[in-house]
Amino acid sequence: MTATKGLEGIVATTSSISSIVDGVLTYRGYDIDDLADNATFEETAYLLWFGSLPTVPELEALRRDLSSYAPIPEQVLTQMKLYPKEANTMAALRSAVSSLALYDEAADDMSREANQTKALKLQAQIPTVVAALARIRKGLEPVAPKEGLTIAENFLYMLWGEQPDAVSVKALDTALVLHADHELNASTFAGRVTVATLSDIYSGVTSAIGALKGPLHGGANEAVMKMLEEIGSLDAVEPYIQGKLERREKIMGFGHRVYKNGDPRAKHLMKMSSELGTMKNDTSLYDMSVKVEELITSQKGLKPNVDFYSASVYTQLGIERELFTPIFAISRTSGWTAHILEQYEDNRIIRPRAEYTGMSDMKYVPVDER
Ligand SMILES: CC(=O)SCCNC(=O)CCNC(=O)[C@H](O)C(C)(C)COP(=O)(O)OP(=O)(O)OC[C@H]1O[C@@H](n2cnc3c(N)ncnc32)[C@H](O)[C@@H]1OP(=O)(O)O
Ligand SMILES: O=C([O-])CC(=O)C(=O)O
Repeated sequence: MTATKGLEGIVATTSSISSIVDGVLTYRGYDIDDLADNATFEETAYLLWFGSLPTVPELEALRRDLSSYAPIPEQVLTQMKLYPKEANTMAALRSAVSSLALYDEAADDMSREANQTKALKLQAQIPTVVAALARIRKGLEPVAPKEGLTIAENFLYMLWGEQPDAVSVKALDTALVLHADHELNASTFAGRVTVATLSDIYSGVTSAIGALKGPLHGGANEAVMKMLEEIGSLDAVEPYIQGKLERREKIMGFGHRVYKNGDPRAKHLMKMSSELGTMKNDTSLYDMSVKVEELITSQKGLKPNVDFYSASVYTQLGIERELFTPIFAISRTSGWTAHILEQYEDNRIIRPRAEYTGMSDMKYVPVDER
């Protein structure tokens, strides 16, 4: 038995949700470019869960359901207020999502219908949790979700405590579409592994949140912003990046396990970053990002991934860095839950093997003789 480090190139499951072939990403057969330009996040989530784009009545019913599920149990809100204010937001989100299961009587109901309802509930409640965590951290009271708003609109409304502007809502909605699913990425795999033991959907999403938190995965968007903050100005980009390369440090937001010629989502976020900068009469973050990209692409041959330009997009929307990965989680909940439902439909426990590299033929020696 020979191990393949990082399972690179290993095909671990079949799936009809999203695919990456020759650098082209599709959700249920629809090119991500088409969806990013035309679809809303709710349409995209419906597509991932049910396999086709919704009709008008189907979309209206989904929006009604998401709206009605958006409030979170008072007990979870109370717990969240007791979390340390300086706690990592993804760690807090992981705890809160785990707690949501305790207040759902159907948490262990494994019927298809109950699991689909829980998928919608998680999609509706995670934005409420993230917005509440953000406000609690700042010593502010959480704002309750408002009926009739889209996920993007409601999230910004709960975050800011006022009706968000149309430009911000549209930008966030497109970012949610772009992050919704991505084949067998690490967090989705973690979620599928968890539920393949026939554990519940909350456990699967909690596992996925834990995996997304890491800087080699979703946590990279926060790491990118930290790097841009450290660089500080356009003039400082070159010496900063050269220093990192000389020290053989990784540049966050670059490289990808599957895409070797560029991530198709990055160009959309790059364009949004440029447009937001122009609109706000301050393209400094965008200009710095472009300079970083030029240097890394020419010297390392690495292209930006989805996390690179999302950092400047969110910052220009006025969203704090600590919320970048939780926003990724808000979007990816649609993909995670679609994959979890798919796993339940045709389940087999996921249990690979390890190539043993430890000692052998050891004999027990009593403790006082060692
Ligand atoms: C939503 C997402 O999860 S997108 C990914 C987000 N993560 C990041 O942006 C973190 C930075 N990027 C990385 O760490 C990696 O590119 C990953 C984790 C995305 C992919 O990892 P792998 O598929 O294992 O790529 P691997 O590490 O084998 O990279 C191949 C080579 O490129 C180098 N490399 C890859 N990414 C980077 C980077 N961002 N900066 C510098 N060098 C890099 C590696 O060091 C390696 O070099 P070597 O062959 O000399 O050792
Ligand atoms: O697929 C991956 O390995 C990481 C990624 O880009 C994502 O999850 O969106």
